[in-house]
Amino acid sequence: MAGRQDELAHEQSVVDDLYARLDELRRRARGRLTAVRREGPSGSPQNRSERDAFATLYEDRAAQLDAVEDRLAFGRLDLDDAGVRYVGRIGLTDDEQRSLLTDWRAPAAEAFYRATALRPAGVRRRRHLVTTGRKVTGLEDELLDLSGADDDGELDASALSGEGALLAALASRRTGRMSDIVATIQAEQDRIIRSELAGALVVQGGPGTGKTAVALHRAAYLLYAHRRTLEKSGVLLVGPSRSFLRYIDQVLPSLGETGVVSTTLGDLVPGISAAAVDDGVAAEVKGRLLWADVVRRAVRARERVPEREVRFRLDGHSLVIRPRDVRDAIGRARRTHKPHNEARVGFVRDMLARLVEQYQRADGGDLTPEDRAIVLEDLRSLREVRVALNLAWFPISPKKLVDDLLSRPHRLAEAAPELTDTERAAVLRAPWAPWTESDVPLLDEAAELLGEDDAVARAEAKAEAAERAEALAHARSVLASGAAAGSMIQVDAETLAERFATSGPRLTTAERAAGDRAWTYGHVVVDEAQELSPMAWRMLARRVPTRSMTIVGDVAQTSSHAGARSWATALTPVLGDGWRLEELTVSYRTPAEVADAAQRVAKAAGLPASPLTAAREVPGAIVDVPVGSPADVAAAVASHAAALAVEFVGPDDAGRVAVIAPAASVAALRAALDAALPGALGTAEAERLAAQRLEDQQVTVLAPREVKGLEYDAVVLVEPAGVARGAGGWSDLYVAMTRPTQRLVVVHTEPLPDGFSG
Ligand SMILES: Nc1ncnc2c1ncn2[C@@H]1O[C@H](COP(=O)(O)OP(=O)(O)OP(=O)(O)O)[C@@H](O)[C@H]1O
Repeated sequence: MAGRQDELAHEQSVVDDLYARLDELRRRARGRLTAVRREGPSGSPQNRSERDAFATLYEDRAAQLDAVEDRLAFGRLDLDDAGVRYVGRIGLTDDEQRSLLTDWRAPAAEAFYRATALRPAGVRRRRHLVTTGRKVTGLEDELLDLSGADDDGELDASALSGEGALLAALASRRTGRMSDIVATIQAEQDRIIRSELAGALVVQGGPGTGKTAVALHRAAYLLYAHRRTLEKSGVLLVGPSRSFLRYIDQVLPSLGETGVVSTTLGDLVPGISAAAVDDGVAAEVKGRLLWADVVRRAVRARERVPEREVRFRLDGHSLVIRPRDVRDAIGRARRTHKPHNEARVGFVRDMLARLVEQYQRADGGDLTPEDRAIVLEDLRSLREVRVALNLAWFPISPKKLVDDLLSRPHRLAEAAPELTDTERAAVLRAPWAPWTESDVPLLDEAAELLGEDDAVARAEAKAEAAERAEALAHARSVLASGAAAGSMIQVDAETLAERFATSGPRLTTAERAAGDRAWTYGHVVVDEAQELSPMAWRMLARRVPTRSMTIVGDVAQTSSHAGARSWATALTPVLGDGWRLEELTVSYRTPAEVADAAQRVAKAAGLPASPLTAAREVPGAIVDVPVGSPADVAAAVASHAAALAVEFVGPDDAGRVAVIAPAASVAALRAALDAALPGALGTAEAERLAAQRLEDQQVTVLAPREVKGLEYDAVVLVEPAGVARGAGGWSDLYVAMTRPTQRLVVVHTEPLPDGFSG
């Protein structure tokens, strides 16, 4: 016992030293930041821009050091050569550059996650440090010598590493926010996290196998291991919904990484925010790859040879826009292979040149260059010419093009002849209806083919000119005041203005990337990737020309009609055979009883479910509540959910309970539960819960589609057969069943689906 106390005391002193070092580094980063800020906004533009750069650097460093407070150090490796290595959230060295703490992502930390008794990788003992705040509260040792062998001398290669720490993490109350798993990453997960950057890595795994956790830790790992490449190009993370992004948004900062752009598909294209979803048929039809052709044809339809000549007069001369000339000019403009709006500039120039020639012939002689310019301008501003050229080559924005395509039956029929009447009817919508998620890949396709709308470009050019004029005025005043003395004295106002204009606010890579539709990232991470349509894959692939991607999902959980049931079918059209598949098979979330029931239901329904073994048993994890009549369901749900709230929900914001029910009954169940909570929890606690924002609710009622990717301590699942009949079918039931970490209470009037009860 004393030995253990001594060990604890020793580790405490090591951990104390590490925190002391962290505090010291924080003090230094703050000190530098204050010093830079104290210098204020004066000085040459060069100095100012340098100072901004340093301020950003120190701010980032201070934020990073603040973020790693919790469980700064969590592991220790005792090596065969008697060396000792501590593993933690970041790397720390002393002033002589001696290593105090090894970053979990460094090669030297790999053995902490991978070493086994079979392959000890030079490690004698692996120790997990359990800490609460800055206090070491427990130690867990694994000896990686043959003591891991059982009576037959066999080694259990599938054993969990740091089992105590892992099980404690899995059983802890949920907070509505995902936390990092850096202290307890398992070997099968670590291999995926550290897999090479190149190519597309697909991680298939059943519910709760840590796909999201692995994807996020992989992003942090790649940013560490390939910082030079990825810092400039950025990493994009695509999640299924805004609430999901909120659920995971603390993980990367806690790993010291803040530079990842995270977005939903609906928000991926700057200037468009699509939260609405299409019904199943419309989503499926809009997701087909043939829209690449459809959108191309819709763009082509805006380049048209007129049927008749257009005659008009200028300065008494009769001039004519001939279909033949238009056809020629269209052909030439197309051969430039520029996007529609950009190629239009060449088309217009070509047509005007032809008209000037006509004018010249009619005028009976050569025009001076000045006269030519005047005639050109007159032609350009003539209404008949403008209308005729616009009809022949219409400048159009992506939004207008797609809106016209989806709201005008004749345009859709013309551009999408391969769709049936029923399919076209399914995607037709009212003009300027809100954008849906499945519209976004069409808009992106259109933006790609249209290029800049020159009206937009003009507005931007105007704004730029104004900015430049302002910068010039400022530069003149700087020169006049003599502030640009010394090294700047040779500089004229123009050059100085250029520097002011370009040194503006220093945007991070992530900020620049997020605002630029055409940005190409160094790596893209996609979660719940099984939901993506072929068009959505096309849109994402465009953003990562190297095809370096991490794609995580479960083809048994697909609820979108446009989504994938097989990775090969979904990915081959965009990635060819340039992707590799890894599988995760241990469910860390659900108790064994729940995982087994979900597996049986999925198999009976014919879903392509991956094998799933649960990491832990929780006795009595499934509670069956059959109810006699539908009229009694709401009362049964309310009383069970209220009892679970009493058991699991704490006033400290820990503990989450969800009722998951067919979409149509959500509102009524919410009302029943609201009425039951004060009786169960007391008025004050019920009021505290009622005041919580929707996304922070500790006790919540949701439809299956809203819980994808999320988890709760306890779930009341209402009418499983009804959930399976809903829009997302059996996949939705599979998802709903696998949300709880502790208890699944099933309230039903209909018989339970096949496989449910073994
Ligand atoms: N190695 C680990 N250590 C501690 N917790 C873990 C570990 N791996 C996974 N978990 C936990 O298991 C739970 C499920 O993980 P995650 O949400 O990443 O699974 P998933 O495969 O994405 O699930 P779903 O298919 O439902 O989206 C989370 O609470 C996660 O923190």
